[in-house]
Amino acid sequence: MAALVKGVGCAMRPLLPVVQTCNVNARRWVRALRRSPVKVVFPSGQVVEREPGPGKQPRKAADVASPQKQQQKQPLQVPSNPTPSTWEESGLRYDKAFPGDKRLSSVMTIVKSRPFREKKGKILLEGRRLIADALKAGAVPKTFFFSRLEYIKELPMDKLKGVSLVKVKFEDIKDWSDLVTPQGIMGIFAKPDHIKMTYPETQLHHSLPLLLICDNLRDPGNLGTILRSAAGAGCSKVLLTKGCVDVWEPKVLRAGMGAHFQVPIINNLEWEAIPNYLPTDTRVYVADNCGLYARAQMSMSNKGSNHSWVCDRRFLKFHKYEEEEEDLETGAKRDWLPDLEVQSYDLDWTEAPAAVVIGGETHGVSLESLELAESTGGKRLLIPVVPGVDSLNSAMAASILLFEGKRQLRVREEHLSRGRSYH
Ligand SMILES: C[S@@+](CC[C@H](N)C(=O)[O-])C[C@H]1O[C@@H](n2cnc3c(N)ncnc32)[C@H](O)[C@@H]1O
Repeated sequence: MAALVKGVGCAMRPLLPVVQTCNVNARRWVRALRRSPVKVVFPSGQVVEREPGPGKQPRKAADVASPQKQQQKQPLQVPSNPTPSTWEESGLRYDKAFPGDKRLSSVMTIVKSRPFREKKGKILLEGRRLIADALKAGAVPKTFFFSRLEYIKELPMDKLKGVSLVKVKFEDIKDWSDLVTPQGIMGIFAKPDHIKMTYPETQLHHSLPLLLICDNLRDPGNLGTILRSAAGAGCSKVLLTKGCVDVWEPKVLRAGMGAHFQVPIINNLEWEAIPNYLPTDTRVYVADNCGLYARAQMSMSNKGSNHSWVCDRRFLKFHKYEEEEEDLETGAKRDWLPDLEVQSYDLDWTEAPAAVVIGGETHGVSLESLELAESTGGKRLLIPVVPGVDSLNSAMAASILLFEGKRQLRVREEHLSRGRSYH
């Protein structure tokens, strides 16, 4: 049935704006019109006829739009056959961006969004050093945008085969850059897979039985700083729980200063999957400021010189849930909060492979981390601070603990080698 409609609702100028701005009834009208063969008479007297379609129809507004509008909607004029330039010695070809070329801006817009990175499996790396490190580790480049050919010439030639090379103006790179001093080169890479990566020999040589688990870390600067410390301390692996900021986010990359290609990082893990990534016999230790209510107890057995620490359960953040939960039969309060011993960070905790959990900036450590620590025989690690000082920044706490772990392992190694030389 053909419908003849005269000036529906908001004057029915182009169909799409009507859908966006009219009231619900008018929108229903428009949807109905889209489903039936329709002839629309506009107040101007113009008549538009079209065939019915399945639900949403491609917009017919161009039929009625002014010639100026039509011109604005024209797709970007890309030269039909841009002549690629050749870098003589290598035979590699590259394109020069033409005026109005949107290749850089369109790639940048999408590559800077986490959903895109996850969907397309592509990431953006910026700067000569980071790109060189990534290539060395086996990351796969797809496109390079560069402002000077020399920057491309610095890269290993064998890694450039099949990579699309686009020379752009330095100003364009600067506009999209995340660096304080843009370096004139950006690369789109396939999202690296830690299993296929080759980490530097020196890093592997100094790798320790020490892992880091980041629990819901949201701040990109903190995560990058933590990764840099983890690489510096010689961590063998970094695990990130779901809920952490994306490890390939440009700000994390910037703060990480290359750590992404020095230490294996496994992203986006559910807590149940974490044990699969830990070496056997790993003990999980949770870095915990104990809600600021850790109390030192003097140990009489050691002439009062030794402190041991206890968390006052009343002040632990999960305690309120514990209070609420009663056993239906006995009416007694359920004691389900893992009763983890607290240990000062400078006492030995590296006798077995150790994994340290660092909590997020806002909520601190999760219940799951405490449960994993309890099941593996781990403890809470406390860095005592002066009363009245709030918790430490997560990146600071992580660095202190990782380098303390490294110190403990070195001291143990020295003891062992001294013991071996006596025999
Ligand atoms: C900024 S704090 C979290 C603050 C959060 N509002 C809380 O009270 O748990 C971030 C993380 O750093 C670590 N951290 C901070 N201060 C610490 C301390 N004094 N001892 C051990 N770990 C600490 C913990 O893992 C903590 O979850």
